[in-house]
Amino acid sequence: MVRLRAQVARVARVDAPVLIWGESGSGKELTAQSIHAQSARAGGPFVPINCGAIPPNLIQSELFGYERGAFTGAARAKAGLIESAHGGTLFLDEIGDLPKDLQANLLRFLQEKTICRLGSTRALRVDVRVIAASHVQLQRAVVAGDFREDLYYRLAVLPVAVPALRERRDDVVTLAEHFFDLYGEERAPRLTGFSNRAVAALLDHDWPGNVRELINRVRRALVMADGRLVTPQDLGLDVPLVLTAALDDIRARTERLALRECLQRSGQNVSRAARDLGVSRTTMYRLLSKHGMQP
Ligand SMILES: Nc1ncnc2c1ncn2[C@@H]1O[C@H](COP(=O)(O)OP(=O)(O)OP(=O)(O)O)[C@@H](O)[C@H]1O
Repeated sequence: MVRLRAQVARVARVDAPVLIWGESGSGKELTAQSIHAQSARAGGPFVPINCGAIPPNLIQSELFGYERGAFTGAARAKAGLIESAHGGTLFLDEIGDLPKDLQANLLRFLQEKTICRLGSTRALRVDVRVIAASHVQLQRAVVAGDFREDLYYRLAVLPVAVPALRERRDDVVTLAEHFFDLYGEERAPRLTGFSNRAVAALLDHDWPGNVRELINRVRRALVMADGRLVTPQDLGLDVPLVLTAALDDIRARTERLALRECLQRSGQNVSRAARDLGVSRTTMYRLLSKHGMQP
């Protein structure tokens, strides 16, 4: 994730197309938003389109817009999503789902920077930065003949990969605590945090749905929990078989050590120690009280 953030900062400085690859729910759209927000286009619109969610017969008019009378029912002219992203960033999610005829139209747009609304021959100049994303390896779709090779190379000027959550297990608990705080108002009144067994279950799970799955499980736990601590059952997760008291002991000992060291280094300043440990102040106080420690 540190490498990803550095990549985001770097690609934000230029205007070339970006291709983001990552599993479903891993944070592709968030990555695209960060690139936009750090770019010179930040003041312009960020227009996301899920190419897999728009019916194939509508996608042409949605993307490119249409003139009045272009087809039955087109009572008024309408700008397409590409036009509405003028001056900003167009985010094409699930680009692999784009039908082949539209792949050709998109390629033309990327080459010429102009579009023609349906029912019009007038070329409109549109200034848009394109970021595309896919949860499948597009190169394979190219080999299979489902995705145009020329479009692939146009889009993949700056490739960015978002790692799956199971490839960065160290982040799971931090993210879980973040969402615990973020959705705090949905929390059962007596709930204060995650049990050791819940933490072990979070670390043990493979997260096929990535961060989105984590959000859903934490929110479910916030509502379902009826004790003071979230249990694996509240998260809908199995208690890992390998869960031993020894592991809990090691974790507790490591936490105490880290807390003590960071407090010492920060001259007993809780905010600074929390920052050094990469946790919120709330989490810091919760950890201190869990271990019966005082700054
Ligand atoms: N590092 C993170 N910190 C906080 N929230 C995150 C992080 N990564 C992802 N999320 C959240 O997880 C959810 C899923 O992220 P996002 O929509 O960006 O994933 P995606 O890869 O685009 O998903 P899909 O493939 O289904 O379109 C969003 O609510 C997003 O805000």
